[in-house]
Amino acid sequence: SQSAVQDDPGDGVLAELRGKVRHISKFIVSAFLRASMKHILNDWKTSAFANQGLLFHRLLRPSSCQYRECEEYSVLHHIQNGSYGDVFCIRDKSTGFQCAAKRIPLSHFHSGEVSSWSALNSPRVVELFGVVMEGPNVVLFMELKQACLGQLLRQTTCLPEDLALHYLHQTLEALEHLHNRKVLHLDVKADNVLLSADCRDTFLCDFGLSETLEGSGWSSKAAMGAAFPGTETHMAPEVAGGDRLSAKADVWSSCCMLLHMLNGCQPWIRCYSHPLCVQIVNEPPPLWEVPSNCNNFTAKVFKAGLQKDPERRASAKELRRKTTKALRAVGGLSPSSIHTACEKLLLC
Ligand SMILES: Oc1ccc(F)cc1Nc1nc(-c2ccncc2)cs1
Repeated sequence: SQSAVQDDPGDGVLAELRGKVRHISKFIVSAFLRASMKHILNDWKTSAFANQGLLFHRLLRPSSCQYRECEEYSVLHHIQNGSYGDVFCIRDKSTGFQCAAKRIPLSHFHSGEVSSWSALNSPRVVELFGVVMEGPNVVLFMELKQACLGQLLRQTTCLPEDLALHYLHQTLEALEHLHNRKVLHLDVKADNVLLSADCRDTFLCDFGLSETLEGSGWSSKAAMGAAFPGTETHMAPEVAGGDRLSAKADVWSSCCMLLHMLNGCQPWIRCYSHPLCVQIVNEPPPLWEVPSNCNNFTAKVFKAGLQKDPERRASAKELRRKTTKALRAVGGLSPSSIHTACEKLLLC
């Protein structure tokens, strides 16, 4: 068992075995979740006050098949609002283990959040620890991170170009992982990019609006235009216009996040008022928002990622390669940029 492997200080063989066991068990859980999520949800809808669920972190300990607030876990503090639900820091009462939890009213929960997320296994995507039905809510548990990029941007005016490109590069790695598995995030923004304690690594989270692509590469659902619940300032023209969605929608949003990091404010709002979707559909791409002093290779990233026609827009993989060149052109990530970020977040 994993604990036996862990007790033994272990040579390479045991450590490798543990990694393989973990990978296989994640695959099994993911397959089980995808196959059974709809059945579990239907069952939950009929038994609204059951406390069914799945926990797959060994430090989240149910007692007599129950995992409830105030009983098996306690809420420590509110973190922020996620998509469709508030996010809290919680502590397991029997192990003391802390993680993040998002409570979603069943009426707002869609199984795509769990089935998309459970299919992922990337160091750039935050890990899902479980999903539990609690009264009229669904509670999702995930690893706790020290802060999120949105918080950093609220604490400072804007980010240095090298740090902004570094965070974009890691976000594009996460999007490549998702898109290779036919998963669209559809809410890429600074509030959904979490940071490690040293501010060097990022983790994509919040799959509340995610969708899984059909074989054609297009989403089965057309975007709902202004009714689409994503973040309007980061909405791709095809999303704002209610057209078919593809992975390229996430690429547009990632460039809006780069504008947010470099300008310290979200795109469009300095020139237009809500609803922005009309402007996003009819106006040229917001290249006028690109800082005039940014590197020429960074300008190339924006030009490739903010193409209004999704067919002409770069893929996550192509944009990541352009971002690598831009990062190199600005001299790479400087340690002082990381340190300043940590100071702003009081993490060091
Ligand atoms: O979709 C979820 C499912 C389960 C969760 F526990 C959280 C989220 N969503 C978010 N979590 C955060 C966050 C988490 C931890 N630290 C800082 C921010 C920001 S949005």
